[in-house]
Amino acid sequence: MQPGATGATTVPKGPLAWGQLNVLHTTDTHGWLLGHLKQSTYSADWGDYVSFVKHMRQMATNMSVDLLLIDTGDLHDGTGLSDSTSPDGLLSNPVFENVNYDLLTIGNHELYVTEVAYETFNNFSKIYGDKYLTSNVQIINPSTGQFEYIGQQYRYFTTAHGLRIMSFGILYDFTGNSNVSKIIKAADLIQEQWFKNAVNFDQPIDLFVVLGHNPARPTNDASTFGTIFTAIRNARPDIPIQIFGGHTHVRDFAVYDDKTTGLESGRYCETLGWFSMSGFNQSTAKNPSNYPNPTQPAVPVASGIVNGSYPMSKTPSSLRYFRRYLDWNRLTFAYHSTGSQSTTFNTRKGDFVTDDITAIRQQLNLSSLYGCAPQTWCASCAPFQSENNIYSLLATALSATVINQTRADNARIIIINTGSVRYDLIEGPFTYDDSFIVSPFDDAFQFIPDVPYSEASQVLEILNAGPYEKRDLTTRDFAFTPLSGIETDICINPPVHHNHAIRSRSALSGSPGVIRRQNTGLTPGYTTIDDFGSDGDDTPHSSIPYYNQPNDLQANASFPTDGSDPSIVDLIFLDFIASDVISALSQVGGNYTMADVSYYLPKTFTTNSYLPEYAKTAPAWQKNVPNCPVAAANSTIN
Ligand SMILES: O=c1ccn([C@@H]2O[C@H](COP(=O)(O)O)[C@@H](O)[C@H]2O)c(=O)[nH]1
Repeated sequence: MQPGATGATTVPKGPLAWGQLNVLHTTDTHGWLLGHLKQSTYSADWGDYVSFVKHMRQMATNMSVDLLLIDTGDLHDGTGLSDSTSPDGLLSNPVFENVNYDLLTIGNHELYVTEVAYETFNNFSKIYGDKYLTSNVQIINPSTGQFEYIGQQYRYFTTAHGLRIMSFGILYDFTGNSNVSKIIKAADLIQEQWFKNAVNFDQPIDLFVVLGHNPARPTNDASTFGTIFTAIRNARPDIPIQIFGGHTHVRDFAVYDDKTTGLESGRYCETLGWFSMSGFNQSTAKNPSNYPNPTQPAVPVASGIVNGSYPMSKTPSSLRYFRRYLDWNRLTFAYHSTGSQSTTFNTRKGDFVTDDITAIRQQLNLSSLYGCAPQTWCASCAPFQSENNIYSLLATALSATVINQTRADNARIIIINTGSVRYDLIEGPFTYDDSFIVSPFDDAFQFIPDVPYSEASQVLEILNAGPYEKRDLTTRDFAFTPLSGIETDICINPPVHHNHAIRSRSALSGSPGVIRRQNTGLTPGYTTIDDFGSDGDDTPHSSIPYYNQPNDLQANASFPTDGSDPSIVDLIFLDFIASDVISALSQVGGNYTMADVSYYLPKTFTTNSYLPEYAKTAPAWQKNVPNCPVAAANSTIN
């Protein structure tokens, strides 16, 4: 755990079931290798995970069963550890690489920026070699000018205990990549001869493992797992297929047929997925004694998810499954391995990784303080632009800081995509690191000058009504109707309770949408419902309110003081959404092209800049700096 973090106090509900095949699954870590310094539930760091992995591997060996480690991508865009370097991941990827994964695959966040894509190709993919699977992702090799796979197309291997596995790594049909890479659509991939050959491999296959930065639930609009599953199932009617997904940042487990399930293990080092299965005939692996075994069959008809639209395996299944979503903290890790967090838990390598993260954080000056946030603002636990919703704060901050002094008196509209905001802002020290945690991207502010207000004022509504950009955390984007009919909780737990925080929260309690403890004795956190029911969360929690947020947020500034409308405005927007804004304008008669667009502020002023700028000047953020709680307040950025 990193200095300043606080350990969790709620123990898991019971032991994990081990099977013949067991998997630890991470996804969408987005740079959170330091753990969540302000949230005890997720306070383990990557060093703690390294120690945990060592113990779990030893337990698997002792039981003569297989344990695989799988990651499904998106290593950047979430914290200062990954995003304050150039390129992203320069120092955080080597930290990640301390875990010897068996299978990994690429995420869309490895492909937005050319330099990051090449860092992944030149370094990360080489570290993991034949375990890094990018079955449908290629990049131009600068030395040949030709496209080649970033990793391997497939991996066929035999586990320590005799399971013969054919594996693929498949990114969803992502289109926002920079022009050096190419994503082969799933529908095209399944027609490629190499893929057909691999599916019909001439060696025995006990299990297909299909991992992907790709929603595990096949009914999600973005998921291409249904296409891949159908292709494999049609060719191999009886071989089990196991899917590991990501991208939508949810805990989820979907049943495809009686020999196929898909696990998705959340995001941001909040969740560690555990999966086990038994019932393979061929494997020499035992069913572990002294541990509960997986007992649940995959029953697709009952789930209502597949609805007969996918092929089914032909013979009855003897397979049994188990899944759990573990909270990312040392108490959880120790509970499931050594039984104690005392000296037996930390391994030498784990300690080394923890110290390495601390050193990198110091080197990058991540705990430098901008201001003291007077309250917590959350991204989805409160209605849009309500008192405790982060977009209320951001609208104020945008108006106050996005100012080109030569045009300061011109009325302006500033539009950002809410997807540029990645996490809640927690009361207390607001550091350089926190600025990346809230908004890590290098997207900068462009504008079109002197747009008639009659046109500019309609852009927000058009953007929010249309399918322009995907926000990252709405059930609409997941195209997923929770089985209960109630939206599953995908919010975070409240921050660590320092005395200061407790005082402030009790003052807020009773306000609508504010995170507050329910009278259940449970701490707030994930309450997941998936195809196996509601027993997947390893530590039971009370749920946190969840509110959908629109695609985009608008702030206004320098409008006429008499309340009248301006006749023209500077229309300012992030370069990430420039083409969307232009096409929205065209719908209301605004005839603009990219030639009309220029940078409103220097390109170095990004989504990552405006909140720090605000924090450094807002009186409410500066007045408490001397007494701002938590040890992080050790220096000040000017
Ligand atoms: O430069 C960027 C890149 C991405 N975004 C936002 O992030 C989501 C994608 O994030 P996932 O974790 O893959 O869901 C994208 O839709 C944008 O909303 C951005 O703002 N700027």
